[in-house]
Amino acid sequence: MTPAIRVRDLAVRYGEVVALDGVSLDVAAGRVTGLIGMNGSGKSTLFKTIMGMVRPDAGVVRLEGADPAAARRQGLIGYVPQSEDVDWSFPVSVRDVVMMGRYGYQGPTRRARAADRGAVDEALARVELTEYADRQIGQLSGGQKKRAFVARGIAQDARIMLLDEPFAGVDKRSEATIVRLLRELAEDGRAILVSTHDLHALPQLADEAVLLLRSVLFHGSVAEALRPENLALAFGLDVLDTPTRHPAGACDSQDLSDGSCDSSVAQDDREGDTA
Ligand SMILES: Nc1ncnc2c1ncn2[C@@H]1O[C@H](COP(=O)(O)OP(=O)(O)OP(=O)(O)O)[C@@H](O)[C@H]1O
Repeated sequence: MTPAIRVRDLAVRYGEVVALDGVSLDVAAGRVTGLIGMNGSGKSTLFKTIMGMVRPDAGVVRLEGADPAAARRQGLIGYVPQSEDVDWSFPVSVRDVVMMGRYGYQGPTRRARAADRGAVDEALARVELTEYADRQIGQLSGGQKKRAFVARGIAQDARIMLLDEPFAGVDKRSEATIVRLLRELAEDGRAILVSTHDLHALPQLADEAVLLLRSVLFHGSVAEALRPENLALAFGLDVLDTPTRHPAGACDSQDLSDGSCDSSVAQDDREGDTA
């Protein structure tokens, strides 16, 4: 069966910086796949290359067999970008953002029909943002902003959803709503690829996990991905030498289930040495 996302031998450089090097990955429909890696490990670059926003130096990306440009034209991919990649001062309402998911249904005139308005209302309700629909997008909390972008993908009826750090700076309610929605979307047969630093949430969120450090170090079950030796590979931590106190972000699945481990990966001191 053709995977929803197929990536082969992908390489991306920014000048001297090697962001991705020989990435090969299949992402299946009907599952949530967690993408885990330290800052600078190439997660955003992988999303942008899958979206066709970054042109790879080598390798191939296929979305249900189509190249990224064709997949975008067909409305196959919904994308929730990192907050830094969005201009929140742009004068659009939450409803306008969600309506962007309907552009592919509207032809060149972009005239919204009743079906488009209905799909937008339904998506807003699913992410619990109906009462905020007329607010300027920048006037939402971090979690509400993420939910607005998830609603855009729902309104679009995207078969593949890419979410870049949807839990960063997000309140617990938004996190729980997003996790529930992603699970529902996967059960509906969609492919969900989601990057996160929140290793605690991973067992509830994802069916499988990918550890990335410029290339794929591991792809398999969440429990195995969370084993200290695998996290050590991905985060460059010497976890096996510290039996009493785990470094932040390096927990085994037992620690995660009984809450005895600090799983919040420090953002600032884990820059990847990618040059
Ligand atoms: N536009 C760019 N120009 C130059 N270098 C870049 C650019 N975008 C990313 N990089 C570099 O490429 C590498 C991978 O960055 P990327 O943003 O893909 O990683 P990431 O895993 O998403 O990190 P984070 O978790 O911090 O978002 C890093 O070394 C980064 O500094």
